[in-house]
Amino acid sequence: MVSLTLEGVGTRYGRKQVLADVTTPTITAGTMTAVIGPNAAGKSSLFRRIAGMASGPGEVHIEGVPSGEQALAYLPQDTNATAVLTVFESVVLAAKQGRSLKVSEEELRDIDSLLAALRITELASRYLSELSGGQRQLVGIAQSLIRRPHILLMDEPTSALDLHRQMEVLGLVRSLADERQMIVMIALHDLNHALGYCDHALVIANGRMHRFGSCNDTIDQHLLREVYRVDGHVELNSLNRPQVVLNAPIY
Ligand SMILES: Nc1ncnc2c1ncn2[C@@H]1O[C@H](COP(=O)(O)OP(=O)(O)OP(=O)(O)O)[C@@H](O)[C@H]1O
Repeated sequence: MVSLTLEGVGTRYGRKQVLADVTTPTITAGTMTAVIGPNAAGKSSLFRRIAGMASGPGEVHIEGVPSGEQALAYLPQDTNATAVLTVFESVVLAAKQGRSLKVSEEELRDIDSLLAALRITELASRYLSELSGGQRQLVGIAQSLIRRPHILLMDEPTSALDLHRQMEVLGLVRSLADERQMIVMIALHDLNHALGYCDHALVIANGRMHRFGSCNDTIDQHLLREVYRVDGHVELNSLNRPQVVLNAPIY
């Protein structure tokens, strides 16, 4: 089983340290962890550090990945697609990732079914440069999922999507996490998405880890007040699911 453990992890840009002291229990296969916290707290910096794209103190322990398989994929917040490629070509390239460019029938079928699951089949032959922001975000999600990583880092993957698409994509990622036993770490601003789809919450505030725990234990009125500076609470809605209700910002 694949696992991910962070031990005193921080991120540095040049000599400037923007994140410190992120320590988690062992995060196990098939779980989704919401990485939450205010703007500029350090969520993307944590992802960049885990993905090996930034340096910093501490240790990122990844265990149990069979050799030859993709350990990790990182879907950044801004996927500025400027390459002269169609949607389908860009997903093929993501799937191959520098390996032989021979594409098997099975790989083509995988790509077709992923595009269908994301409901972007009709975009397959369109150029990336012709897509809307939300459509580009869906293609980025396809590119990260087609690699079948054991650990997927998704930085605000639904920020450009409409409500229907947000639910559809988060539901798909949740079911793939379960089916493929993939570890998903997902930065989210909508705490109801964290409560609805994730197991754990890793709270980052002011460049440090504030808390790690189950979403239900972690997302409460104290978090809203102390970390987000908003007055609000969590209640069970008419569907018997926990839901954040916001009242007003605190100054
Ligand atoms: N390349 C960089 N060089 C220097 N500082 C950076 C760099 N990237 C980010 N920072 C700084 O690091 C801090 C954390 O930024 P980060 O992008 O990790 O925050 P975030 O929690 O993802 O924010 P948001 O919710 O707004 O996306 C910020 O103060 C930011 O200005």
